[in-house]
Amino acid sequence: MMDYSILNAGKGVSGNYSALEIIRSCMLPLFVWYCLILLYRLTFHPLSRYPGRLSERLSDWPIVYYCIKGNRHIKQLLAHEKYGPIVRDGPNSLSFRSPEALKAIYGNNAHIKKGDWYLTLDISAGAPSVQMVIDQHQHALRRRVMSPAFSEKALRDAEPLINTTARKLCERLAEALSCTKDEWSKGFDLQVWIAYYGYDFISDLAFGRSLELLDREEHRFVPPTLRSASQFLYYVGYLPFAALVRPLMGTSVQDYFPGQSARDSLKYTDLANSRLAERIEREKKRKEGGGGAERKDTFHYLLNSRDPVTGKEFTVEELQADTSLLIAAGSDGVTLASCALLFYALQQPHILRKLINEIREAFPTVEDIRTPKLNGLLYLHACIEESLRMAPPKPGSLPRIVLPGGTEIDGQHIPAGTTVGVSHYVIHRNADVFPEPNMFRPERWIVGDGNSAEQLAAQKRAFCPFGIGPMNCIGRNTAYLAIKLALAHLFWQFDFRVHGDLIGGGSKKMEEGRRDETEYQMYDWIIGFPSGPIVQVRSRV
Ligand code: HEM
Repeated sequence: MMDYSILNAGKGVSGNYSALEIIRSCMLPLFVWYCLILLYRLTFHPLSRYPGRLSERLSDWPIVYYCIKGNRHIKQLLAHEKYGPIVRDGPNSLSFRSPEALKAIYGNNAHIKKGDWYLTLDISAGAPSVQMVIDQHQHALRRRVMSPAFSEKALRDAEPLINTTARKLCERLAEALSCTKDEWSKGFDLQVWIAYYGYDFISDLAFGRSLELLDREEHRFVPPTLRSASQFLYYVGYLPFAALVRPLMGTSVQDYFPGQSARDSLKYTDLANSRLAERIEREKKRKEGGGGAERKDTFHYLLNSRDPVTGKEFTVEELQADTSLLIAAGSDGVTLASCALLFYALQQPHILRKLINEIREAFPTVEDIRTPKLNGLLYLHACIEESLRMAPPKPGSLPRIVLPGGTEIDGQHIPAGTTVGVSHYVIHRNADVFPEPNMFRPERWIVGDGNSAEQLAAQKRAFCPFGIGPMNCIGRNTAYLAIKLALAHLFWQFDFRVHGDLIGGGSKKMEEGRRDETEYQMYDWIIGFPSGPIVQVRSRV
């Protein structure tokens, strides 16, 4: 029989009332208080005049749900289509979609700071990564120390390393599929293989040794692990009680968070930290005279970076956080951009043919594939821009908070403390800027053919796959180089065709916003994770 003694314990203290009755009598005022908050959010709240879904105007929970499901970008697009240019997508949050708003929120003089959501990213690393630094001044200092690792010189040093990995991608693919000349291979998921390339090239740069996904099957747990870690970190940061959860993250308590994704997040950080420790050890040995020649990877630059003003270097914890960030930030974006391009080009054979011809004509032999010629391929560049427009690797909004005094966005005074953002996926589908936004048309990035220089300039103002302003992507040039090298090698070596149905697009059975079979589907877990296309290749050499 149940023991009610605990529940009745309060009786002695409060005379005639049991603990259950006390709890009940507290619940009622709490309930009334909560109802008043909801009423306030709909009536006297400063954002009450902005339209949006009722559930989002009332509560922060819908966004958590979207982040778990990976459809936040879809929900944001549908909301803008229904409610117009400014949407209230949380009790205290507004979403915008104009180029002017993009500049006002993320540009150099924006009167904003990063949202608290960032405090949860890379939390297990022992120090904040550059992306987690919220204070604008502190962020600028950190970025200054980091910038030599992303200079033109560093990029030139990185090119041979990335090029080697891009060649290896083709070699391993040919081996795994037993590719022969003039015969089509069996079907395979291109996304899986390009992800191996993405992780290998970026870990090679960050740790001086690749994670060897192209070489060894036993390391191939990394992409799904990071995917699930990313999913976890995305929604945890938006929990209304995130501030209470944060101190527990990165500790063994995380093992008890529900779902595999919390454990995966820890597993990934451990792996990154152990690779980094190896790299530091090797660097130490090299300096003591026992190692080989100096290797000019990103880590080399990070380790030797000093702030030009203060002389500050990175601490080991900061290096851990930043290298961990590099792997996550660099690999999946490159994978997504490359796969989206293939997905769209395979649906329009004239685009595929033009791209392949450009690459094969530019590079008579495989050894010729390198910059500066690679950067001169206009059609390849236009296809990449269009792929980044249609499938921006960070599709949802990056949250920013308006600073004291408020700010002006899209002609509206937005009060201090409001969370504001522009979803890359939504602005890239703004038909006022990009006519026929759902069409993959690389030509829109080339002046001529009915496309004026003014139009191109207007598009560029709304184009933001790497973010804009002082907190944008520091690895942008590395990303373009890695995408170009991968595609140039793949198209130089192989012919491509779709295997069976075009996998990776929407379907009539999916939720609203995902029913277009010709649109490459992403799951927004900080980075958009896709699957497919399933293709066949034929070696031409
Ligand atoms: C197509 C590929 C990529 C895309 C679309 C992309 C996009 C972005 C975006 C939108 C941000 C800003 C995030 C925010 O404010 O929350 C960012 C930050 C960052 N990205 Fe990338 N990225 C890509 C590849 C890379 C690569 C290859 C690297 C490294 C080599 C890299 C390193 C970083 C770093 C370190 C940050 C943080 C910068 C800071 O906070 O100051 N990214 N990226």
